[in-house]
Amino acid sequence: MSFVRCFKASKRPTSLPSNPFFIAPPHRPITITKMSEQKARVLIVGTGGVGTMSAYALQQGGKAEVTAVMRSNYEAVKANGVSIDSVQYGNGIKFRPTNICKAVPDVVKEDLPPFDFILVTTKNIPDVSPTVADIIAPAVTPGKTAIVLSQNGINIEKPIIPRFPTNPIISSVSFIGATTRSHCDILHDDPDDQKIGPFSSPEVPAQVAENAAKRYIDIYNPHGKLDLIYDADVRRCRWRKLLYNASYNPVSTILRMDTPRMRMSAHVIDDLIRPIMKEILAVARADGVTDFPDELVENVIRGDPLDTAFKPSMCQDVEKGNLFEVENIVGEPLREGEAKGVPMPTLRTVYGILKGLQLQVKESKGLWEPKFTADNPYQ
Ligand SMILES: CC(C)(CO)[C@@H](O)C(=O)[O-]
Repeated sequence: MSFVRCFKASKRPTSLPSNPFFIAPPHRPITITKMSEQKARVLIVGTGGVGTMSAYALQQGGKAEVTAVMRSNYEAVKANGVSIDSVQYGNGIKFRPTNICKAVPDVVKEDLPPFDFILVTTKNIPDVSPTVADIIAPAVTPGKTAIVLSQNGINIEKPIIPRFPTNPIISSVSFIGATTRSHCDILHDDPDDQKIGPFSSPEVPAQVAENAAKRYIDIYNPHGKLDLIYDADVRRCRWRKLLYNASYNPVSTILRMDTPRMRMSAHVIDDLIRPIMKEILAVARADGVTDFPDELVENVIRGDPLDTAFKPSMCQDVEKGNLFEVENIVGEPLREGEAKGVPMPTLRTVYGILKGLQLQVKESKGLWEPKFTADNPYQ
């Protein structure tokens, strides 16, 4: 991976090119089929922009039988499918996953064949239950199902490994730009670009995990047209992406600013973005990543194109009134750094502000009642 490569390849203009390899997806019956021939059975949990585009790619590739969990939009997708405007596949696509269901299927109770893969693209919000592990548990067959975590941040695998000790756990670090524009309407405006590799899990032989990661790449990208790369150094890959996510995501969330506007203010870059990136670089180095050069920070600062109003996912979430991913993007790197003796004053400040913002969202959703806990010293 080149360090000078822009973090985001480009934000495409809204007039999208026609797609040279688009094939209209078949509209099949909406049922959970119990048998598939040689196709890998893939369950997708989380059908926002990223999950929908993954479902589309997997189904198009012809090597996967896709089941998508659709909660709020089940009826609408069943009736009309999802509309997609895609920088890679073309505009005006109507898409239905092969199988859709309203809840994560229970493979034992429903007597379903095991899933080969569960792709998780939900927001990772371990500070609110149910957690990712709780959500996917009914669909996981021990020793069989590989769990693909396509989520930002570090240590996302930590709660998953002990819960599913015999299942391969795979990391997908995704750079796709895909958002839900409105109900059942997806804008895919930056190409599908993923780095995929196995998390190390003590009870899963390394070769089994590696094979699972490589098979996932094969079924997702059988024709080699997407930029899916096997990268065994998952930790390094995740620190690399965190340079951007731990800095631009929280600062844009606090300021409600897009990345070009943040760069137009030298204060925002000099006092917030660059100090956080340098703190993350220092933790990554303390964590054993030795080959990130100092210039990487300046490259990541300038990586986004300037002709957009792009706001990172965390800011988009908070603007929709949704819970956002504080812990794995900010809390975990902060704890890792402080435990290793790396000073992280800027990230610590930003973490405090985000925790307050998250509490506001929790209160608005009835998930937090404003009262003192017994251990609170400020009563
Ligand atoms: C930066 C990004 C768009 C890359 O896909 C995503 O990680 C985000 O917004 O958090």
